[in-house]
Amino acid sequence: MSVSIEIENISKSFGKKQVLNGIHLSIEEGNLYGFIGPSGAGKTTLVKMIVGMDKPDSGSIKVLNKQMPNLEILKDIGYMAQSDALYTTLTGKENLTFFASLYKLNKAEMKYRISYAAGLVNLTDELNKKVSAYSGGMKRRLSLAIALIQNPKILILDEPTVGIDPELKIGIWNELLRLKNEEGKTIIVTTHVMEEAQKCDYIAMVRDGRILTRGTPDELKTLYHASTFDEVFLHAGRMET
Ligand SMILES: Nc1ncnc2c1ncn2[C@@H]1O[C@H](COP(=O)(O)OP(=O)(O)OP(=O)(O)O)[C@@H](O)[C@H]1O
Repeated sequence: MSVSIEIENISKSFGKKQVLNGIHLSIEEGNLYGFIGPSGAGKTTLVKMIVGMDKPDSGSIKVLNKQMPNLEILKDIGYMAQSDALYTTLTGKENLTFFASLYKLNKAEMKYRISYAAGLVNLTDELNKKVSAYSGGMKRRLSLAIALIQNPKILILDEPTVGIDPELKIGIWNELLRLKNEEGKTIIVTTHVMEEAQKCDYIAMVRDGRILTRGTPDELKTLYHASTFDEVFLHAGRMET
């Protein structure tokens, strides 16, 4: 299997605050990787750099063998940010159509992708409403649909299920697993939800801008003699300090 994302020794500071500190990580194609860690650990900063929205101070990031940031690769990455970047005066459908149009899909593909993405997040019946009338959860769902619109090879989802009801959360996770298993997508998810961590192939636990530990969910539990990821996190943190 080939490497989809290669992160080598990246560091980043904002002013005097060092937010990422020597991160190394290699993510193979077709894997689902979870970034877990407390608020402020650096997860969003890390994913923004993988997407190419920000640059590290040092180190390098390659996505599909191309040095980031790289505009060409953007069509291959579906990114769902933590805060929704939507056109609130437009309808849900108009938002989806706008983002689909950035990727030069033909008319039939565009129609199919909009209907697939809206169906996945259960927004089909709300597509003609203006986004300003959407609830917070509906806006999250629309953001997720937009991340999927161009059928990208890589999905990078920053807390995708926050504010989404439990039933739909299960549906979204089932679809993420299907996209990985059947379509070979590479997926990165940041999450605070430990049940979601268990569904990942690999987990990287992030704290203070560093990766405390990484491995498959079961490997980590065995290594740290833990029955939950909270315990893994605590034990890994104690062993570090
Ligand atoms: N543009 C910026 N300017 C200054 N500081 C920033 C900037 N972006 C992030 N930070 C700081 O970097 C640190 C890491 O933030 P980041 O959003 O990456 O954490 P996180 O792990 O994603 O947290 P959360 O789980 O709450 O989203 C925080 O202390 C944050 O205040």
